[in-house]
Amino acid sequence: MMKNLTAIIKGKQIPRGKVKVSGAKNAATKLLAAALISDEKVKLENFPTELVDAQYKFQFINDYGGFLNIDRKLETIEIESNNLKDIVLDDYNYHFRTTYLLVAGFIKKKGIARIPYPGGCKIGTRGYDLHIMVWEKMGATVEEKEGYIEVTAPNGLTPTEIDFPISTIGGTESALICASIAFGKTIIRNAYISPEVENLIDFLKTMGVKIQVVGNSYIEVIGKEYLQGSIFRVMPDRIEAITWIVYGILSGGDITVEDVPFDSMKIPLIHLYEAGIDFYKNSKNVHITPDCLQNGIIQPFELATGTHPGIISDMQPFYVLLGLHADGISRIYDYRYPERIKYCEELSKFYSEQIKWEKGSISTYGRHMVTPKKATVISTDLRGSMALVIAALLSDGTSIISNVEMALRGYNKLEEKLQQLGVNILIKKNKEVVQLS
Ligand SMILES: CC(=O)N[C@H]1[C@@H](OP(=O)(O)OP(=O)(O)OC[C@H]2O[C@@H](n3ccc(=O)[nH]c3=O)[C@H](O)[C@@H]2O)O[C@H](CO)[C@@H](O)[C@@H]1O
Ligand SMILES: C=C(OP(=O)(O)O)C(=O)O
Repeated sequence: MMKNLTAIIKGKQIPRGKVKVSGAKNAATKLLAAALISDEKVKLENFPTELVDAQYKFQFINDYGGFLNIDRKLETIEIESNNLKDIVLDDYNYHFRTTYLLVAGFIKKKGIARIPYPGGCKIGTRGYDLHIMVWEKMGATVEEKEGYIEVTAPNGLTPTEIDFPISTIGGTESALICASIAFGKTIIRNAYISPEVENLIDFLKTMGVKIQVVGNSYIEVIGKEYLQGSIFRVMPDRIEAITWIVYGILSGGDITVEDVPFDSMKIPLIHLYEAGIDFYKNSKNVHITPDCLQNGIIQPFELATGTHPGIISDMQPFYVLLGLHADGISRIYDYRYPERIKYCEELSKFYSEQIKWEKGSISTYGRHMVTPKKATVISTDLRGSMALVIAALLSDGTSIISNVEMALRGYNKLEEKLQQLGVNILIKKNKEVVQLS
């Protein structure tokens, strides 16, 4: 598995050409877990096969006897999971967040699930108590063992009513998938229905589950005993789309970003527009050139992250980058994950005095036409790591970013896509970098 990777990045390479947004990490990895509840073969299209998170999940499913046919070129995967095994693995070192979504498939096929503790980015406290609540409310017994969580329900899950005390994407997804295998009606209140959750709902429906969404936070699910196979397309990644758009603007390049899910990113785009960025678009693509800056500069701005349809916390670092290149002071508040600021210290190595941060808030002292200084930095989390990659690409020399596998958790075929834009980066094992220097 990809670990201890370092990127060596030469700055001031101007991107030109086309880049296609991949299937969304935060949809694909959930659909993959949900596919395990099907009684037949499932095919997922537009699947970001190279994502580190996807690969950990492939590995886990393989280790448990599931069958996967992965076509990296066509970006499709086929999953057959009727042979899942009831075994305890030697270790549960699979580093992804949504381990809890694997439970329903194992309960349905084996009556028992053993899953790794949820991993994911260290961006503050990330509880999993509400997942336990869902399993227990549906009649399962949960034991937190050394190294893994064991969920037992020999007779399957029973329908129930779930009231979430907070807006939780993961919790909502967990409840949806579990409810799909419980025969009868489950009600989910205060559900968080993000575009990726909608993608999951649409997928579950193709397998024969009846799901009704009323308003924007109430869901009724009628689970079914036999779930048919499905061919389903993963939605494009709105966070990746914002990332390319911001990179396009800051680099002064000429790029077309393809397969942009405009409908799921209206508010984030309005904020770009208000910062003075007016791009050319059609229904699927956006074209970015230096002419997109209405007054030749990025206007400073103030914004806060929140739940969809607002700017989600995962996009926060890219607005911070934008602020660093704006003409004046911008403020970005992250109320969703106030501790998602660790990367700022690393980013400040490129921008020295231009950035200040404290829990939940980041101020940027933007300078029009600033060229960041080359730097040697360490990734702290997925989106922060990608922000460092962009800063390095804009910088005045060669930068080194360690633990760049964090960025590769969320950016499918990153090196390849940059190459298509005429931008070369080198990704090596840490050891090899020492030998190079
Ligand atoms: C794989 C995926 O889709 N990850 C996204 C998801 O994470 P994730 O699904 O983990 O986020 P949730 O929406 O579930 O969590 C939101 C908040 O609820 C808390 N909570 C959640 C579950 C629980 O059992 N107990 C609990 O206390 C979390 O600690 C967090 O503070 O939404 C985050 C917030 O938009 C994004 O940054 C992540 O990219
Ligand atoms: C925080 C993120 O993901 P995860 O929940 O998988 O850690 C992210 O996608 O930015």
